[in-house]
Amino acid sequence: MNFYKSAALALDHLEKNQGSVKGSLAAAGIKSTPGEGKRILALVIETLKYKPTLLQLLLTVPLQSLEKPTFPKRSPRGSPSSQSLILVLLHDLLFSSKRKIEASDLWPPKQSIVKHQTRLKAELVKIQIKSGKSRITDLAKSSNASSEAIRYIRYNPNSGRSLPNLHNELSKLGFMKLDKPKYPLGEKEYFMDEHLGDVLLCFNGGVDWWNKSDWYDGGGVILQDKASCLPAKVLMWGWRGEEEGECIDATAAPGNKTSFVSALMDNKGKLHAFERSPNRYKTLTRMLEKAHCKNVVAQRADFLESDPESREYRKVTRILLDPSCSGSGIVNRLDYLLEDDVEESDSKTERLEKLASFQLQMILHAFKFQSAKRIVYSTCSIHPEEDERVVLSALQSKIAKENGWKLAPREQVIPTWDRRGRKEEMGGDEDLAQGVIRCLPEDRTNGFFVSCFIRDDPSGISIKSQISNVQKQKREEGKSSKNGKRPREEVESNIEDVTNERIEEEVDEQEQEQESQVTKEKTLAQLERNRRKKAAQKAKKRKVEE
Ligand SMILES: C[S@@+](CC[C@H](N)C(=O)[O-])C[C@H]1O[C@@H](n2cnc3c(N)ncnc32)[C@H](O)[C@@H]1O
Repeated sequence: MNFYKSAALALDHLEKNQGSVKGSLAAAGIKSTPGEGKRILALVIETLKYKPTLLQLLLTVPLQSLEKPTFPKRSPRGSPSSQSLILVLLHDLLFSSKRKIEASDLWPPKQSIVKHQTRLKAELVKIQIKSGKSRITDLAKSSNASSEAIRYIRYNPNSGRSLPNLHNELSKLGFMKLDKPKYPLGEKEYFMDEHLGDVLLCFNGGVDWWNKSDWYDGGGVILQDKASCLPAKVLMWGWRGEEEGECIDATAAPGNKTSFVSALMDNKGKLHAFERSPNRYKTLTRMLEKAHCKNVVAQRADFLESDPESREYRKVTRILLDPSCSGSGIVNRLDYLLEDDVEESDSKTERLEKLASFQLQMILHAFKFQSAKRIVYSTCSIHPEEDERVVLSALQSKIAKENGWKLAPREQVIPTWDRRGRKEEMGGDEDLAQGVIRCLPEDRTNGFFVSCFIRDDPSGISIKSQISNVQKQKREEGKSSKNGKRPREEVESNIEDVTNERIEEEVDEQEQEQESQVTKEKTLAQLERNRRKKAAQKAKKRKVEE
């Protein structure tokens, strides 16, 4: 197939299904040699970068209606849409290094476009001047920078400043608060986000008022993408306050989600934050200080090495897991997507497999925390290998079944968010797919994935594993009683829930049974010894008599 048609088909597929560019090529059934494959991928990525400008250009030079016979409204089956074909051809004519369409001059689509090239180039210059760009290549941008892009700012109540004061400050700066969303937003307009309306402010992508404001320097506002705010919101759904327990952020740096969870906890109680990397740990502590987080206990440590049965985490009821991922959802990293996609497919698959296996390991570790009843798993990846498939594997694990973990229903996971998981990646289960969230650039966010595991009551833990927990606790207690550090009374006062008490009783019974068994065995041994002694005495007496 013609190189441009293949790229246009991949664009169509991307538009419809999202996912990776390479995946779209494969899904669109495009067969190519390795070299040609790379060329097609590069063209698709480059076209995506210039797409907002190209669409703007097509408003003034409507090629599709000017050249109807070549670019019909409905394309024949198996052919790309006219719009995608026009976009890839325009890209090469206007932005490629050779500034030309590399196809035969007799090919009708090329002829239909080249015939308008003078007008196209003149209109492009106008767009360039209007947008104040010095070079034509500066028109390439991430979708984040498009005129419809939104800059999200999260209000941070931990700072001690109030939201009404922030609105006042913005009003002084000439901003007008709108009652409902508007796209594109004017430079002096903003509105409160429809899903995170109590904290998230939405501005035009081009503004930067915070640069000159102590609201930013003083930690009163935090720059955070909307998608990245969702995991904390889902985690803290229905939080009843300190009485409910403590939380963990297992993979905390740089700390945006940590500081949001901290704020949702009213900066009270305890939030344990783990970060494995020494450098990122430093960033985390700086960030937490700036965000005035007083309830976070940060540690430079590997979450996988934490002991889920330790007393330190006994009160942890909610855990946030936002582990390292491929980052394929970060929209202002289209180049990254290109690099990622031109990797040899084997190494990419291998990399995703490794990431997915690490991600699964993190979830399974979190499942072991005794009092945990809500675990949020999120990634900034759009690959199902790191998203739905990891969630499904976690649900099918032995530990999930033993410990009663299931997926939270849609009602608990921002139900008003429309884009849900992919059913085909969730074993065809619609309810499971509805339980998770996907975010895409069309939603004016980064690509993102959020899921939430729950269990009604940790007493759902299998009796066997609870018995082993209590036995372990008793062994610890025995050890520390000897060194006088943790008397039995202290341990007992910490056994809070009824189930634990029941299990403890069960363990006591077992131990008593074992003890009485020992006593019984002791008695039998004594009887046996006595019997043998008497028999020996009798034998000796008989010998003497003989
Ligand atoms: C995607 S980032 C987390 C971003 C963070 N949640 C935020 O919103 O600011 C993943 C972080 O987890 C850390 N990490 C990865 N594996 C870890 C582990 N086993 N224990 C603790 N931290 C880990 C990485 O060093 C990285 O800083």
